[in-house]
Amino acid sequence: MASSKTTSQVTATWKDRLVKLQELQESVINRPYSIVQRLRLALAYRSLGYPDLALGDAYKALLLADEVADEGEFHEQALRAAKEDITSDLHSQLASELPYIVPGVDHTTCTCTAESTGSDEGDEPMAVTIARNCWSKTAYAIVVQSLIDCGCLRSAFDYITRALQAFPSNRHFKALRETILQKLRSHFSSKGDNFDAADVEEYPDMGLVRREKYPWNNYEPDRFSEESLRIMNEEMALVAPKLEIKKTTLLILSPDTAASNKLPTSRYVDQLGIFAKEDIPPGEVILEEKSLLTAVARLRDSFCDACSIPLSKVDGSAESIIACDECEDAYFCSSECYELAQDNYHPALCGVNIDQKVSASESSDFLYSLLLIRALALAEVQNIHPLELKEVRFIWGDYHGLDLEEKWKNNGEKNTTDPFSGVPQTLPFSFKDNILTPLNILERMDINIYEHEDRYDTWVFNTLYAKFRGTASARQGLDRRPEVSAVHPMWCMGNHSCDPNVAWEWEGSIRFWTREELVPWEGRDPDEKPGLRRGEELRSHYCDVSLPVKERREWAVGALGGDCMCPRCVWEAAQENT
Ligand SMILES: C[S@@+](CC[C@H](N)C(=O)[O-])C[C@H]1O[C@@H](n2cnc3c(N)ncnc32)[C@H](O)[C@@H]1O
Repeated sequence: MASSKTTSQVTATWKDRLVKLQELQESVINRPYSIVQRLRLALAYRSLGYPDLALGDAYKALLLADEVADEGEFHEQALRAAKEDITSDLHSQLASELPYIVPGVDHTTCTCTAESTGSDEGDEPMAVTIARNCWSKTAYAIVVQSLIDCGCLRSAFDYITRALQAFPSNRHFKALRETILQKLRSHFSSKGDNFDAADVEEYPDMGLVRREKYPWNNYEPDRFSEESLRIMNEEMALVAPKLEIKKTTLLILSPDTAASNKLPTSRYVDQLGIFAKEDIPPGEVILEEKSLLTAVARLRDSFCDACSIPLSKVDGSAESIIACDECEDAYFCSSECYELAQDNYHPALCGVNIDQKVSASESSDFLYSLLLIRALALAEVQNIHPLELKEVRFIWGDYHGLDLEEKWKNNGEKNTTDPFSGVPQTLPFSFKDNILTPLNILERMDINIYEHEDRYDTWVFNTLYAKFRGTASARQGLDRRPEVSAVHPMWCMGNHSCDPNVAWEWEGSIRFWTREELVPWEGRDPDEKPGLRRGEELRSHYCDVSLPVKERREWAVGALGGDCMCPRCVWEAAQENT
């Protein structure tokens, strides 16, 4: 069996690899229980610089290998697919692809020269043996390597411990364990802490992965097309009749833009913004939007499950509040919210237990997870793809926007060992949030995680997170821990300025009104008046505009992708430097 890379594997172009990847994606959709095809798909993801996506399929392959070996819910389907795999040449194809992508793991040490015995009864024990001894070893190798690559060291440590329990003398697994321990040691020593005294719970488990419109993502619309703008503006007219969404040009911000405090001349990007269709006087409410894409992290019975308004603020409180009579676990502020929930998402989550115990440091990531779960439920009840939801479809994902064919570096070639193939990583990723939790919840929602790959795959979860991280608003509880979050698809089209011309409030619905008075700052044009003129862009605000410039920039940097360069920030920062 070949244990060194073949020339064609190393030199395959980005396009060749993408074609192969898409064939394998298709094949997995058609044969969802085939462990071999999932492992091959995981390898194809790795070969294009997506260890995070490889992890999702290798993890499912690991689950399926257990299904073949033990009597689980999907034992029969997994066993049938395993028998088909050993009677085809797929198993040997996997064997030839493996050493190139995951060095150190090959099939030469396995008893897995898979050849059909010619009888169904004879093939069955062989399929079980191969699933247990070979495929699960391969799956562990890809899972652990990908966890290391994605910076999920706590999970990598957990899975290498399991791998060594199953394959105690495997030299590659022993070497991987050493790599993980070394990384952990340097992580703790860089913070001046002692690794040996650290608890496993303190091991880092969150990293960054590529944030992009995946080349196979056919759900992302051209947001600037006439058709897209027409659909968005039909929605906008329902919540804000005097406003419209239009293309605008924005500075590309980065965390170092503020260092010179000069506006860069060439770094602009087309985006969307909200504009006035007519003159609007100061003090007028101009947008009122309610969203079902909401999340409540704690004290769920204190908030409306649908719009997330605190139930204590509902008029006539106790009488208006309705509980779901099936699960008695979801409360609604009104019959309108109750019906919207039942029609759009609640049946998928009714009675599904979602663990609410998270540490303070995890609470904002947990809110994003809850938004993801709500999006999955909305998609399931409405029977559409999650990326087609009206709350999600057009919103900004803050993708890197690079030409992949140009940017991608072959990670098989000398001196290019970056698992992400040289493409920048800006999307926070954890095994728990991006893979385990969504798959667990889907299973509790009675959704078959193997057969619904087209809707519920890791790349879909990553895309949803990319969109939520750029647009969701969150509110803190009294202890300053994030408590409630929501994505309002129209409101989130508003761009930021520290000199906003609108104010907003979020209590169930989100409301924008034109400011009665503009924020006072000395450098402003004295002729500028509050209110909006026809054609003028609405300037929202993502941070507390009463703070000094340095703190405003710190607050808004996450939402803006860089330091704010609005005229007020530039002027005030210049004053501070003189
Ligand atoms: C919530 S979205 C706003 C709508 C977005 N422009 C769109 O096309 O959908 C936030 C993103 O808009 C961009 N943005 C908002 N305000 C900006 C500003 N003042 N300067 C530059 N970029 C801004 C940033 O890229 C940010 O990540």
